[in-house]
Amino acid sequence: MNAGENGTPAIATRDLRMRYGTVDVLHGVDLHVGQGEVVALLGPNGAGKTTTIEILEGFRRRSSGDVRVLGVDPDDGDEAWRARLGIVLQSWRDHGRWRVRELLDHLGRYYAPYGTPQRPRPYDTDELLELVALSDRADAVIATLSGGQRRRLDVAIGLAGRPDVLFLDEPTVGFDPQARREFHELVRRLAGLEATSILLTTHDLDEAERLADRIVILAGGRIVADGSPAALTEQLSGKAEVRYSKDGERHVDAVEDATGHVRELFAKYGENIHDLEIRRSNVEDVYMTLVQEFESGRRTEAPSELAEVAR
Ligand SMILES: Nc1ncnc2c1ncn2[C@@H]1O[C@H](COP(=O)(O)OP(=O)(O)OP(=O)(O)O)[C@@H](O)[C@H]1O
Repeated sequence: MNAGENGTPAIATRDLRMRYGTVDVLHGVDLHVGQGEVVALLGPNGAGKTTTIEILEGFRRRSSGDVRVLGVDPDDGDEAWRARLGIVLQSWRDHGRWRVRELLDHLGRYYAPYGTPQRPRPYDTDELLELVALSDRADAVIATLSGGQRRRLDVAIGLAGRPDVLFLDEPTVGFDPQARREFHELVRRLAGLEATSILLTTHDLDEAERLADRIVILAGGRIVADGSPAALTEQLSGKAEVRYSKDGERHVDAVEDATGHVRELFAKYGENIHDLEIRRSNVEDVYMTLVQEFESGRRTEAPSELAEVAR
């Protein structure tokens, strides 16, 4: 069965739990990635992002819950299933003496038996090199590539089998701004061109906003927010902080309508208002607050406005 082509979600987990020894790391994660969707998994260090991805890739056995990737339980995934996944790890430093084209040709051969008329495998090496902008480095020895080129090769390696699902673990760490922008374009192109479903982890909120159709925030072993960047931004950055001094005292008011509030302040206190500042909280501020609250145990459930976004 070619699950990705008949409406089955690329990734679906229900009540996914993971316990290392006596420590619960995932407390019931319901994650859904549709075909051709780009989803960014965000969360602080130790939130369980890599654990989740490793379970989905079939590298780690979960403690409990239901998991399907391309309709298959990763614990039972065979070679044919594995050939439909692309994996880009945090850093891969092998094969330094190989040449770029040589390595991609070599890895591609593994996928050949798993091609279908709709999805020929492997990717044609020249096309792949062009896609990741490495055509002019095709004959270079891998050890001589720059950091950004090396990372693009990592992505090409993940794509060699023309995967239905691509996992990217912190793909742009160490990129300069230009390389980062090019990489974002590449990911968007892939999702559009090849209907590849992409699950990526990142610590960079800006990157998640730019790249993802949906952002999923993991904290305290649970999904605490799940929605499109636009929906999250709208829900999370509604309030503004109005800061001012009055009679020598500093005030900070969190309000929805900053302009109206300032108008009222001046109407009431006139020239007694000094040092006025208005600051609209952005997604990053709210993300930080949310994560800190979960980590300190002050909050155990997603706030209602985020639960709504998740729907
Ligand atoms: N093999 C293991 N044995 C015991 N504990 C583990 C193991 N692997 C991970 N952990 C713990 O599980 C928790 C989640 O780790 P994980 O690597 O999944 O988080 P992460 O969100 O990917 O973090 P980072 O952003 O730092 O990569 C951490 O507390 C980590 O110490």
